[in-house]
Amino acid sequence: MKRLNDCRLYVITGENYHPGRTMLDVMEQALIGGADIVQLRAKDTPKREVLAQAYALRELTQRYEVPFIVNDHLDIALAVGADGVHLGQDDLPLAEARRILGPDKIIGISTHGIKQALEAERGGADYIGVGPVYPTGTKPGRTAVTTDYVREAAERVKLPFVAIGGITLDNVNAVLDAGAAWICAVSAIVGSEDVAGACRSFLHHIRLKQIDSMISSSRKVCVNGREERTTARTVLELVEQLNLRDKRIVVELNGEIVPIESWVSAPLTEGAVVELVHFVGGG
Ligand SMILES: Cc1ncc(COP(=O)(O)OP(=O)(O)O)c(N)n1
Ligand SMILES: Cc1ncsc1CCOP(=O)(O)O
Ligand SMILES: [Mg+2]
Repeated sequence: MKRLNDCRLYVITGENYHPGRTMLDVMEQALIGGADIVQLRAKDTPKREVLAQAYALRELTQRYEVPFIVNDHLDIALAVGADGVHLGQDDLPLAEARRILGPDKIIGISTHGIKQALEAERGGADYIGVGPVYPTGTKPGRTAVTTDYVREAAERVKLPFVAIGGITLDNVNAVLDAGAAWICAVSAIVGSEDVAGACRSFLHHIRLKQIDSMISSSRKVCVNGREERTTARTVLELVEQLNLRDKRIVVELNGEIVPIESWVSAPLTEGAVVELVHFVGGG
């Protein structure tokens, strides 16, 4: 099962957005399109029906090996063996939910500001929701937190966080530029005529952004005469990336030998020249 840190596209059910198509068909299309975590959210549905939907979605997400989260209803999450629950600021408190669910289930907490985010982090949440980023008909009347809060979360929150609320293919780049690595959407995906295609398009934007950030956080160095780009920031990171940590090597950086105990703090700056010399044989 995927770790939350690797999740990129969170899709939540929204039956009002797809009259004539079943929730299961739509969510299967989302999974085919690459949704990597799924939530059942059915605010106005009788609880017994939510339970039945949860069993069905549990089975579907298991087939696609994707985590399954139930919104609001901890009892339903437990009953169907969901991977976790999502709770808002007015739902069951995090500490109670953790006590009931134990350490292994995923608990996600909605937050609308940095204070709530840090509190959820301290309280042992597994991820937080950051939103609504933009006004949205899915949660009418809620004040948008704007990309300012996404930016603040990216700077200060260590937990995985997912940006949610009014995110569409037209504004997703602004949310990614603000630092979100993980995007959640309801209407823009389940309301699309081509649900799988919408997921693929979201993922395309997310991947392009990931590549951009990798390039901008990498530097050009010259290793044993060959120019390459690396994300390593220190000699130690470079040696580890090249899988040479356990080899007997001497490292020369810009013409100076770097003692092994200094690898951790020797910076690889743009244009650094590195020589990695292997010892061969022994005395
Ligand atoms: C991923 C994610 N983020 C936020 C929410 C909203 O939860 P909540 O504030 O409890 O509102 P409702 O969804 O219950 O109306 C969510 N469900 N998922
Ligand atoms: C459940 C929820 N919580 C904050 S915004 C939101 C709705 C997200 O739906 P949409 O992607 O349609 O704006
Ligand atoms: Mg809720």
